[in-house]
Amino acid sequence: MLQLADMRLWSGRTDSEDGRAGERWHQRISPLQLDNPPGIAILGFASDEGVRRNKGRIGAAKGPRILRLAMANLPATFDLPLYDAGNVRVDREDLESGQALLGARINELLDHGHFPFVLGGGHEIAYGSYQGIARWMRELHREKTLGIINFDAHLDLRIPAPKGSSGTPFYQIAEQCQINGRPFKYLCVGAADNANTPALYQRADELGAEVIRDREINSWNLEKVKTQIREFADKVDFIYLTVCLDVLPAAEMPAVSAPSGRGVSMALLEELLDTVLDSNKVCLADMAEFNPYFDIEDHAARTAARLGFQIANRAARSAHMG
Ligand SMILES: N=CN[C@@H](CCC(=O)O)C(=O)O
Ligand SMILES: [Mn+2]
Ligand SMILES: [Mn+2]
Repeated sequence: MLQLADMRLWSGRTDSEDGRAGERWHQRISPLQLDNPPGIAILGFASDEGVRRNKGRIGAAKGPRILRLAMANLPATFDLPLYDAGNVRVDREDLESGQALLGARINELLDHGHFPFVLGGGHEIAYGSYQGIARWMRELHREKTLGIINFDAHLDLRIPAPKGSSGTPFYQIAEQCQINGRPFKYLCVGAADNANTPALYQRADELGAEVIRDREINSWNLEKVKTQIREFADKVDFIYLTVCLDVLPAAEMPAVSAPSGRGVSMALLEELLDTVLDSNKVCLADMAEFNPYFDIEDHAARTAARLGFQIANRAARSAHMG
């Protein structure tokens, strides 16, 4: 079901002596009305069902709430309006209806010129995000192509068995692309060899996916990785950016279902995210798998909030938002 924005989550420190330049997100954000001027629209996807079906550690349904609390105190550094578009909640294990509703809500946001920033929930969020983007492109950008860039330790190309989960979204998207005669353009950045079986790498190959492994991502090799990302971005018109927080090392991001033994550290991830966002082609970003039950004194929530800060700031500056 669709839940209205709970504006009580947006509270924090106020430095009124510093005027507008001292404001924070909780002072700027307002509940979204669709016909408001275009802005960044934060939308939650409260779902445990994908991770449950994928035999993981549940708790990501609380992600949207805790991430909002963590982002409330971020400095307001851009002028674009900031909105809370509420949550889509998955009820009674009916993930498919929840993903369809998420897609419909995202489609509305895109139609009205907003930049949706969607907070999971498990990575099953991606199949909902995609549905919203695909409908928007079908209706308004029929000739354009979409590229998906997924920062993730996992390929998430599992075959639904029998139903979709947090491990299947990009396979489900590939299936939809095939049904609709659209190209499947997918780049996974940060894949870990100890977290993906040969069957999954083979599927990535068969589907024409591009994969950059975590081991390739080092400070001395960053330019090469950035070039590969830019080359991928150059080939598409729009980019769907999705961040599975388990791409970070477990020490930086323990609050996920499947923490990473190696991961891509925050310092490098930030650089690569900027590379994607600087393309000015990102039409939606989401952040998946945050599970507050496994956080340690809110450290991971702060790390996720910092990523949210980066994504919102870059998106606000992009040409796409006029
Ligand atoms: N979203 C992805 N999840 C991983 C989970 C791995 C695990 O639980 O160990 C996957 O399916 O590969
Ligand atoms: Mn993952
Ligand atoms: Mn994932």
